[in-house]
Amino acid sequence: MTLIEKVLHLAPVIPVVVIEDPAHAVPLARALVAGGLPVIEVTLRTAAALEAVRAIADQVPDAIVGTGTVRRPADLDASAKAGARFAVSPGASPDLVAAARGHAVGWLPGAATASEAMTLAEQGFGFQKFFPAEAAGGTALLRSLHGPLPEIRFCATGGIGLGNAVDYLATPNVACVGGSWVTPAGLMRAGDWAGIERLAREAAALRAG
Ligand SMILES: O=C(O)C(=O)C[C@H](O)[C@H](O)COP(=O)(O)O
Repeated sequence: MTLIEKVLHLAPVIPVVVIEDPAHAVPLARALVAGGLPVIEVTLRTAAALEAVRAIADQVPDAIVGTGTVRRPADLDASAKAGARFAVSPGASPDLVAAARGHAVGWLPGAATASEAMTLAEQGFGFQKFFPAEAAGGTALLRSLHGPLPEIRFCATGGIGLGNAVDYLATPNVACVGGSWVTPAGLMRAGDWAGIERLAREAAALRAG
């Protein structure tokens, strides 16, 4: 089993987090792990992101931390250097595909169409992020892809929340879903880690439901 395959099956939900204050990283990761969501994607959208990844990798051993919004090969290198185990992209590009082969971090490329999914699978990336899930066609599109491309597995992300996550998780080619709903900006700013732990627990229980 590849690292990406393992990561995608550890929990039903991968929280996609935006960290503005590096001091938030460790308490946030502890809350997510305590709530049952050990896989955490820190988006490279803020100046604090890589420092946050480093802090989580060093101080929260039960978390499996990765980066998100990975757009260029240098992001993969920076992710590995910060201690990320995996890296997630909204799409894919020839440069990223070349750089990701044999890279220290596992790469989860994004796809939203049959052609994108087939091209990535041909290049050896059979686990993909289906993004932007709701805007691209949601579970109906995923079910349509499952017919001709049954071996490709997705982490669906984009527009998913507590209300529709179960529908995605019940779709045969969905390994897990990702989303920002578990770590809302308001709770992050307030440092409400207990509130985030509650949201994580609710999300972690989804597969059963
Ligand atoms: O940053 C990336 O790498 C992305 O591709 C986008 C994120 O995964 C989505 O922005 C999360 O989607 P929401 O849960 O709808 O907020």
